[in-house]
Amino acid sequence: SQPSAPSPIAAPLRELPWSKQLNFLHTTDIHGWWGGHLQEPSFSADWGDYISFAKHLHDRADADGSDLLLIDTGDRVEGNGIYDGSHPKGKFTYDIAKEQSIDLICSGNHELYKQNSSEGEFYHTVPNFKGNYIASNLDIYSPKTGKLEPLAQRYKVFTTKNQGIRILAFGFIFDFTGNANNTVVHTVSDTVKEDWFKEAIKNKDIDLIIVFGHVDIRSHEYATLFSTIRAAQWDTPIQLFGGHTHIRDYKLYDKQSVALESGRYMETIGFMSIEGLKTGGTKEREAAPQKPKIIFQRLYLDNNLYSLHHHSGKDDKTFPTELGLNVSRHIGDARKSLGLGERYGCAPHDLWVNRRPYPHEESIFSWLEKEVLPDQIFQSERIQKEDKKALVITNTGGIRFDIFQGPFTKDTTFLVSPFTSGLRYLPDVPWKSASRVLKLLNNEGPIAELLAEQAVSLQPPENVAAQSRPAMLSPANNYIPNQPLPNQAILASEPHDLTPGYTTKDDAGTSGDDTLHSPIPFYSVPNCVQAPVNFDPEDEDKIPETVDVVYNEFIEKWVILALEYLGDKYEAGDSEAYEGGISFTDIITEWVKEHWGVEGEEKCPS
Ligand SMILES: O=c1ccn([C@@H]2O[C@H](COP(=O)(O)O)[C@@H](O)[C@H]2O)c(=O)[nH]1
Repeated sequence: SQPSAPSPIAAPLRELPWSKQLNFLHTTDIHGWWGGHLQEPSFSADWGDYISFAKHLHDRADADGSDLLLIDTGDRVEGNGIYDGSHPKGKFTYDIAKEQSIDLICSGNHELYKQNSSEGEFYHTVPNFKGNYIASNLDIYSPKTGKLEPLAQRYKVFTTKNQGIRILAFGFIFDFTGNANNTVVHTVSDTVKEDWFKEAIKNKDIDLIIVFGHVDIRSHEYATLFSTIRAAQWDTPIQLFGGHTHIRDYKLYDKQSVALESGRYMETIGFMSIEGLKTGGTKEREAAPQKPKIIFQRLYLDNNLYSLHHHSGKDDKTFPTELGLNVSRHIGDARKSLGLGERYGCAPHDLWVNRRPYPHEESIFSWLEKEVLPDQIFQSERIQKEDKKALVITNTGGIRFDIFQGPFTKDTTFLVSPFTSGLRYLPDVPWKSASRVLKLLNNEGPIAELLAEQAVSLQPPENVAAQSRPAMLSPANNYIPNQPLPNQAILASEPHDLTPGYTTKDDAGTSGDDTLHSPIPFYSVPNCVQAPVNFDPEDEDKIPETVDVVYNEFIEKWVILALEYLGDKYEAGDSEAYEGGISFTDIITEWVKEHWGVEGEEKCPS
């Protein structure tokens, strides 16, 4: 782990359900957290530790004749200073990632938002994982030839090393529409009609089909893939791996098929095992018939050294491998060269994305709306020189992580707000329509329908996941101001001293987390929040006739559509960069330096 990472806290653990046949380690939505979490003991192991861990499990597999495969389902970029803080972006990422031997890897949507990140896949990740990178429904205009071509091979047939399990694997991305125009995502429903796919799924000389992808395991895309494959192969086991929702989840498709999703941000290493598969056999091992009952088991590992030592049967001395240590060192050097540890200020208390309701004094969105945006936007030229009034709107999905009480570093700004989209504004919009934009963006109606139709979300992905999984939400999702929060009350009365953490409920029950924790609250947040600046909307006598509608560029299309529904027609060309197109990352940085800077320094533990 990184030198400044906190030591893990010992906790009761469930055992790894190791199979004598086939085992998997699964990561997803890493978003550049190669260094692990430097303020959370539960997730403080880094990519170097994961490399050591995988080596020990590979040794175990080789020793008992079983197999281990590593899977990553995309969104490796955007969300951490190691990626977003480097010039060019990704300067360190590709070399760090490639040190792990990943058997099946694919792209997420974050690799595709911008041309430079998809070309990063083309030039680095695809060749680094040659033969293992699968792009079943993704094409790129080759930066070399300008021609449209598959980003990588469409599928793969291979045989495992020790058991001789014959596998057919597909690697998908959901029906994403927000990609830059140098890539083409084919919808899953179109892809399953393509000849190559129909031909591939006819293969009967296989023992297992793996569908892995940057796809919610409860999505219509996976439902389509599952039913199409099942129609062609009525009894071949299918193992699905998903991503994108940032949560831990496990779905039972049928007796022969399950799907695993392994969280986000290097918090979770998903473990999956299968026993009872038919095998083709190897030179050393005879082919095996399929058992009447296939056993699938899953475990979500908290990514810290206490867990990783336990599950690999190693200790402080025997756990780190030379390669693992080198990679940890390389990550540390990259962090240092980017100055990610530079302290901008000291957060006086925690601010949460989903662990507090909105509005709430500990909600990160209330903080933005009540403090950061009014303070910073008030300093703009439009207000200082022309006394303009502004409504500043931002999508909650642009805020990616919590702020913990304590040091607020350069790294923190990228964890909280990694996206580069700058502020834009429509000048002097009539109040009557401007004041109703937020409601349209947040409520049921035409905008919500269009967002759904285009598979676009403005919220944090965890929040989207909770909409189809009500069990994720805290019992009283409707917060009553000044009342104790329900989950805090539960925590206080717990008879044991479990630390707060993931307590996952999935299709196999509540036994999935490796570490026993007490629950953490989860509250839903709206699509967007809004801050009025330089006027008080409660003061009816002083309501302005017009306001500047200011927003981050990512939501421009939706703000303009909302205004159109409200009777005011604008085009993207009518908007201008606000304060030179300053980004939220810069706005937050400046606010933190001004308000949590020198003053809070002495209260901040180092
Ligand atoms: O430039 C951007 C790109 C994305 N977002 C928000 O991110 C989430 C999607 O995140 P995933 O990790 O892909 O699930 C979504 O809410 C977008 O609104 C953004 O705000 N700005």
